[in-house]
Amino acid sequence: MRCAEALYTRGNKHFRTLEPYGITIAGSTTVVIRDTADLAAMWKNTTALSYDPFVSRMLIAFGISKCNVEKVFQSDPGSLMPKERKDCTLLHTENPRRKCYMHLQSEWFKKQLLPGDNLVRLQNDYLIYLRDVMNFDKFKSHFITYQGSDMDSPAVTVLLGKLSRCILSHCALRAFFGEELFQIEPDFAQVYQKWEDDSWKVFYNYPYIFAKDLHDARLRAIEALAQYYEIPDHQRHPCWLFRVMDRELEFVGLPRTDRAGMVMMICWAINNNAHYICFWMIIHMLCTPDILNTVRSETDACCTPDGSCKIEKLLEHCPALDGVWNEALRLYNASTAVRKAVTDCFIGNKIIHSGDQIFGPVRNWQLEEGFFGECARNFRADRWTKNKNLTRSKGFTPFGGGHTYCPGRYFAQRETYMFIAILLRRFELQVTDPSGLPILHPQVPPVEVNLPAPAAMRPVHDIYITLKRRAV
Ligand code: HEM
Repeated sequence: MRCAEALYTRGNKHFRTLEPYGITIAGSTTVVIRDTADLAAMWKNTTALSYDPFVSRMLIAFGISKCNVEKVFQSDPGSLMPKERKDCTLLHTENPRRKCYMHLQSEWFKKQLLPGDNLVRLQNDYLIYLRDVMNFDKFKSHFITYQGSDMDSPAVTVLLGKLSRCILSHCALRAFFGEELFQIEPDFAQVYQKWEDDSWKVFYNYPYIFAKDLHDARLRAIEALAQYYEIPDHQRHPCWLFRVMDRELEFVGLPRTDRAGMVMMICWAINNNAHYICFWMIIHMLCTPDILNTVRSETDACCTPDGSCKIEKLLEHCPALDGVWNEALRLYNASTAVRKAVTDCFIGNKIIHSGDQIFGPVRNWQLEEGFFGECARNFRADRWTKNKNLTRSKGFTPFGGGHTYCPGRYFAQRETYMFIAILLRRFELQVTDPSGLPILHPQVPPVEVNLPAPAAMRPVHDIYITLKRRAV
């Protein structure tokens, strides 16, 4: 069962039409969707098909007690509070439809992450941290494997995946929380990453004895977050969302570690995917110099003499970069749209019974020639420049859809583009061995299909690259 990809491939071969099919394991049925029209129907039916049971399971995996999970799904939570508290909480003052905490939180995601002032603040903060950290003297020793000794032409050899992950999380976590989180737990990013490495176990509810590292890292990260929220308000600098979440969860009645667990779950969404997508984008460029050169000339034109870059220009004037981004999102994404039937309903002609789970694995359509043209399983960034309408294809759903459509997609694109622009501007990159010896015909590593991925997929192994300061 761990290799869902193999299961879907077998199912797809066995059932030759695009009708949904069911798999029954230990008495519970999972219906697998293959047709994008059925996917759209699933997203649309928000009354019979619910996302909440999946979220509840995740919350329990983050250590939130069952009774507190019930509290965050309690509708109209403001009505249970005394008047003096009611008047201070968004759960009452800005909740005309009397939603439960969790559903209101989804609206706050959008307020923080969709284009607007809150997103601009976040991306500008991210860029400040990025400009500072993209220097040899700021690179952390744990991802450097070799340091050249030539003072005139300094060089470092690093693991590409580790570099992308460390830089992105360094900047994103600081943009979302401010520096204060790292004063409490200087290794917060590494502790989180240790948890993330094993986070696929979360889907199977591994108990402590079988996933000690996972649970220990979770408890340590949550304790750091709980301590962070104990710093007086004016001395810490969370983004708008994280300030509101902690305050409103306190109104709902959640204790400090459960509030911190809820925030950690969002840290997962923030961090887990973009660094893998950066890895795939960069390694494909390094293995195809033509693409690298085209992208670099686009991104260089968006960089400024003071070592920064213009975000809006990157988003609007870099078609080759867009192609690499879209192609990586398409090929290296194993996200699954999930819902659970709370009443009987239909998808197409198929009856879905209350209690059934519905799974829509995006690789069922993102690798289809019918949507993406020939060689749909191969990386061809130019398919996006040749067909400008491809991003609107029904088969392209890397960020999900419906009411759970990823609100972080704008931030993800911005952080990736800024990272790649500054990396290419400041450094010459080459695939090498661990001691910096060039590899003449580097190959893109295979993608890991044997571990479940919440969205972006990891490579089977990392790649060494050597960075030299670029003369510009
Ligand atoms: C390349 C990077 C990313 C990919 C591929 C990705 C993909 C996804 C997918 C597939 C979903 C589930 C949608 C569904 O079930 O319908 C999702 C949800 C979500 N994502 Fe992302 N995501 C990325 C980056 C981010 C970032 C950077 C953030 C935050 C800054 C973020 C925040 C969220 C949140 C909060 C949700 C839950 C939405 C809800 O339940 O209302 N994501 N993402």
